[in-house]
Amino acid sequence: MTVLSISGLSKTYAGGFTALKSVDLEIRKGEIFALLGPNGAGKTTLISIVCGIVTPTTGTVIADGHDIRRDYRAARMKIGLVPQELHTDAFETVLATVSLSRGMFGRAPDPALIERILKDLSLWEKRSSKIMELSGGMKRRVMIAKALSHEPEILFLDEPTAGVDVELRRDMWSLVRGLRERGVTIILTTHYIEEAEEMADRVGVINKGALILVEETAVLMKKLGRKTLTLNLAEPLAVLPPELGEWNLTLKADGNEIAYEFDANAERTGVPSLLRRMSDIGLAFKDLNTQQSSLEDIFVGLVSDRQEAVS
Ligand SMILES: Nc1ncnc2c1ncn2[C@@H]1O[C@H](COP(=O)(O)OP(=O)(O)OP(=O)(O)O)[C@@H](O)[C@H]1O
Repeated sequence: MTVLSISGLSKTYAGGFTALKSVDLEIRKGEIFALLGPNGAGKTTLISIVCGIVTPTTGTVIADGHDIRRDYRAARMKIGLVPQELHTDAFETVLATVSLSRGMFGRAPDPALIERILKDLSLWEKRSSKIMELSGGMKRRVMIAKALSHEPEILFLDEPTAGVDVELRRDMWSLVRGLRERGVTIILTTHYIEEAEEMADRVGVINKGALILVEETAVLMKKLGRKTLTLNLAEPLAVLPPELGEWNLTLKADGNEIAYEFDANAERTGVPSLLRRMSDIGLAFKDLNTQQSSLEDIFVGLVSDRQEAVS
């Protein structure tokens, strides 16, 4: 079942810049959807339109049966937004901030619900602290608590883990999963393919205002499974030994590193055999690491695949 339906959505800002280009997207009830894209791709613009902060130039958005423009209040009530930055009164307490947020959506007070939300977010002990006395991570938790206070059906998280520590990132992920179990639909934006892979049921890739692909995460990861293995050699090489010819390696860092690009999802990656052959010919290394393709590489890959498909 579709819970959020976006069609033909475009935005040209007053200065003439087009940040969104005719985006169509259907979000299924109860899924975690990751919107993946580099800086300036249009992720925040898309979220801001759905949340009624920015007016679209063309297109419609239906949230749980309500048109966000014609039926704004009803639509907005269904949506929770965790923005990138906290906009709230620094002198107010945590409890008051979150309770007030619920009231702003016209919902009756529900102290038991607010208590549960604050406890789930490990904020209950801090309920009487002023916002300005909190750490950055706790302020982020307050933003989530605010967004959950009016019991939204659809929750937007705009880069929830940008700049947060490992512990908060883990907490955030388990919180998101818990919300999904309660039937909340979650749409998060991220720059990180790893985050999308870990969290999302489906991924949408947005670039330069256009939604270039929407795919089940597992299917996308299969397509994007290229990794690079880098080996730091014990002694620099002038040229690659002919015995390693079959791996199509590159010599980097003045001969101090060997790089090998491979498909991480392939049955045979070629990595164990490469390491064995290196050992056989007495080529020693000090260290090694593997790297996932960067988002930039992925975009280049996707765009060229699409061009190939067209031609
Ligand atoms: N109010 C505005 N007026 C003019 N241009 C804007 C406005 N807001 C955003 N833009 C431009 O629209 C483009 C998309 O911005 P947006 O914030 O939606 O990107 P984003 O994908 O969320 O990026 P980030 O990952 O950096 O948050 C950018 O080039 C931005 O400069």
